Amino acid sequence: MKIPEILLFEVEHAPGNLAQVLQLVGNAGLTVENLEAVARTSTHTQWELTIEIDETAQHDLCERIDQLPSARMLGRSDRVFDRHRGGKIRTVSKVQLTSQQVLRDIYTPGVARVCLAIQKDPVKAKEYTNIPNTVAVVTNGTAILGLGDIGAVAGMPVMEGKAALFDAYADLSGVPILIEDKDPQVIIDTVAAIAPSFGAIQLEDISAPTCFEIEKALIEKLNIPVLHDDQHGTAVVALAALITATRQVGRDLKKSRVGQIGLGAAGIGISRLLLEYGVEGVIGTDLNQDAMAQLESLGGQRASLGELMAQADIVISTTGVKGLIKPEMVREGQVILALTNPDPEIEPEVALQSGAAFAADGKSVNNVLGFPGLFRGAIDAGVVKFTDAMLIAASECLAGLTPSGALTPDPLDRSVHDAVANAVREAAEQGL
Ligand SMILES: NC(=O)c1ccc[n+]([C@@H]2O[C@H](COP(=O)([O-])OP(=O)(O)OC[C@H]3O[C@@H](n4cnc5c(N)ncnc54)[C@H](O)[C@@H]3O)[C@@H](O)[C@H]2O)c1
Ligand SMILES: O=C(O)C[C@H](O)C(=O)O
Ligand SMILES: [Mg+2]
Repeated sequence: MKIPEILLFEVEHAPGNLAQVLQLVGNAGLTVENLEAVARTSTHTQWELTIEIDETAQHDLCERIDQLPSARMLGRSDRVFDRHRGGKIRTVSKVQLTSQQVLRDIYTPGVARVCLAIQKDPVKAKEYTNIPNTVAVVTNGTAILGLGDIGAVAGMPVMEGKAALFDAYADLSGVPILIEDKDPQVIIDTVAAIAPSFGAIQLEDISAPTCFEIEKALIEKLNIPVLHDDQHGTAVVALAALITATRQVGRDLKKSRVGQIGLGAAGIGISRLLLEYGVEGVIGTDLNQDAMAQLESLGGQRASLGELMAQADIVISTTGVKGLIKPEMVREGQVILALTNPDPEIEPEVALQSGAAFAADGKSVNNVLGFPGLFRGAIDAGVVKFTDAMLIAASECLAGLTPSGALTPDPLDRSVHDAVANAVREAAEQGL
């Protein structure tokens, strides 16, 4: 993984002084990602220089800059950590507290009348609170990205990230809920107890097999939509990418042989949706025999890693194991989705060089394209459950919006999320 490191230094005004610093960067074999003047005095300019370095690489650039007669280092930092300092989200008021009157209306005494109105008619909570637009992002930290069981608090940066995306792409308030417990019953009971605060529940980064039990129990127990993002959000985007890839190479997805490496939450979520969509040949492998039995119970078949790589037209990996797929394992013309984050089972460039027709990693085929619109659509439709038809509608919508040559649309394009939300709402309203 590359780290964006920011170097802050000042350079005396004189032609060539900044060039000397840039020469040092070049000599160190590093590339400049960004260079910005952040302050200027009569004698000096302060520069913020961003370089990309390998996670494990060392450099003595700062010492070298300091040794230049015309430059002085002022600081260095990691841009990613800078963006997380203080957290990424907060709750903000929609109301401007501009007078005593506003204070009395939105707080005591006015608020009491609204409380009593809701007590009398609980449906009014939908109208007079933000509950319908608030989504719990629940984790117990057992499968944080591909980092494994690192605990719920360590997973908070991911949960805050999901909440930031809910805000940006679906106008929903995501509230991280960290439960430091692996007992599925504790999670079920905790979420059920706090569910009245929310319009929907997103389960996140909870490992298999407990994620299946937790999701099933909460769907049965609650009258709001519950969705395990790693299963179904991922499945929606993976299916979209496969619809696109097979269309572009003129192959029939339903007749293709799909091989899945890793049958945990994401893997099983993907197999389930592919089989539901009508893909006939899903084969899968996992270190865990129970996971393979679960694939068989859905209608797939087990295979060894070697068999899978030899037979599959499409390979999807969700193992959490960086570099698991070796270049020599890739067959000519295969479509490879190596979805493990933060580092994939095979880098897409390497897979393409090894003969793959299409290759993508978990940054581009990512559930960010699915979950905001899925939740917005379900909430807007007022349904209490996600159906496969809603998931498939989201996949088809994403595939329809994908520009030619790409596997997925641009996640930064808000209109993509709005379109997914509409497609999901329509499918829900048709009772599909
Ligand atoms: N791109 C995305 O949008 C997206 C979404 C969800 C998950 N993921 C990634 O998928 C990975 C798995 O997440 P999860 O929630 O399914 O975790 P999980 O713990 O539920 O499942 C991982 C599965 O991989 C299996 N596995 C591990 N090593 C293996 C190997 N060498 N060969 C075969 N199987 C192996 C495990 O036995 C387990 O069944 C993570 O790295 C995560 O980042 C990506
Ligand atoms: O968080 C992501 O980037 C995608 C996914 O939910 C994951 O667990 O990897
Ligand atoms: Mg996740």
